[in-house]
Amino acid sequence: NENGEVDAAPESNESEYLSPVTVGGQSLNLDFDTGSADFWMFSSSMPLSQSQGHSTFNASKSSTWSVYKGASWEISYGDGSSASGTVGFDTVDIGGATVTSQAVELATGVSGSFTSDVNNDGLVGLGFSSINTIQPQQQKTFFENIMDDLEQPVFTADLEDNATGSYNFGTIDPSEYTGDIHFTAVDKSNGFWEFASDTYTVGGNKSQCQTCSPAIADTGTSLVLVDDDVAAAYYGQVSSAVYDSSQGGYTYNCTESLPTFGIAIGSDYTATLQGADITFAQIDSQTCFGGIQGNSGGGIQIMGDILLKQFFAVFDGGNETFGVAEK
Ligand SMILES: Cc1cc(CN)n(C)n1
Repeated sequence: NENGEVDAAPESNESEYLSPVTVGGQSLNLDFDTGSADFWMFSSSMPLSQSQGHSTFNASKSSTWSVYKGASWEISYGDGSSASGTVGFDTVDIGGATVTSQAVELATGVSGSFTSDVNNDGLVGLGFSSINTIQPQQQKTFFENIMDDLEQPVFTADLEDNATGSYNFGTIDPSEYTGDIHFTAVDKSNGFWEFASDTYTVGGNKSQCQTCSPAIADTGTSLVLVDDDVAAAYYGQVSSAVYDSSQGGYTYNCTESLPTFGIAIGSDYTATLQGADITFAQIDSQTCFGGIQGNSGGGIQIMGDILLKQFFAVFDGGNETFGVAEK
């Protein structure tokens, strides 16, 4: 089998997790993103003004590289960042799991936030290829390419709080979690690991949703973005909380103890966050920015790293399910 395991190292501000990937013999640190389906890297054919400080992939130095003639890609993400470029195929090795002809996208241009995030050399999309942006023909993700060669058609994410976690392809390591894994069915029709989430709790009190947007498990998003009525209900229980449009979200006094927040993972399990695990950033001597924010009516609820790092997450491509376990 082709199983593989790599570290997932948190960026300084825990805004993302980076993992080492070898492409055509060249190693880069990439952000594994279950919320998109493009595998792209900073490349030597970018203006230096955009790639300064990054590791870049140099296709001319890879003996296994082949160009996908005439192909291109262009992607924009929920945070307003974007990238675009050209396409080829190469051997990709993630912790020993190897795909010999993975569609690899080379950036010729990226938006400012990618340039300034010097630790991030690109993304490994682990969503479904129906949202891959390569033209004229969409290409499969690394996981879709390797799934049938794995011991089990799964990958797991053990993201940690202020510590290095891991991604594992092909096995569910019992040492990485406790108790049961609570699975729910995934609807992949929008290209995401998407599932129903119709109830939530604040301070242990359960409420039925009003908007009830489906949720996605998104390792590439830092925050938990819930329907606006849910965010308002949560921060309504935080006495110093205000919606600060200059910060783009709810802020509160860092000394305030926050209530727990729970979100349904399908119909049988509520993933509960402790109040102490909900703050995303301190923005001045007294003010904190919440890790739970509204989705501005976006129509999906995004379960990002603030939640995922408190659990062991299983992405099952065989059963098309998503599961979480405590750890
Ligand atoms: C670069 C990037 C990836 C994601 C999540 N899919 N976001 C919000 N930004």
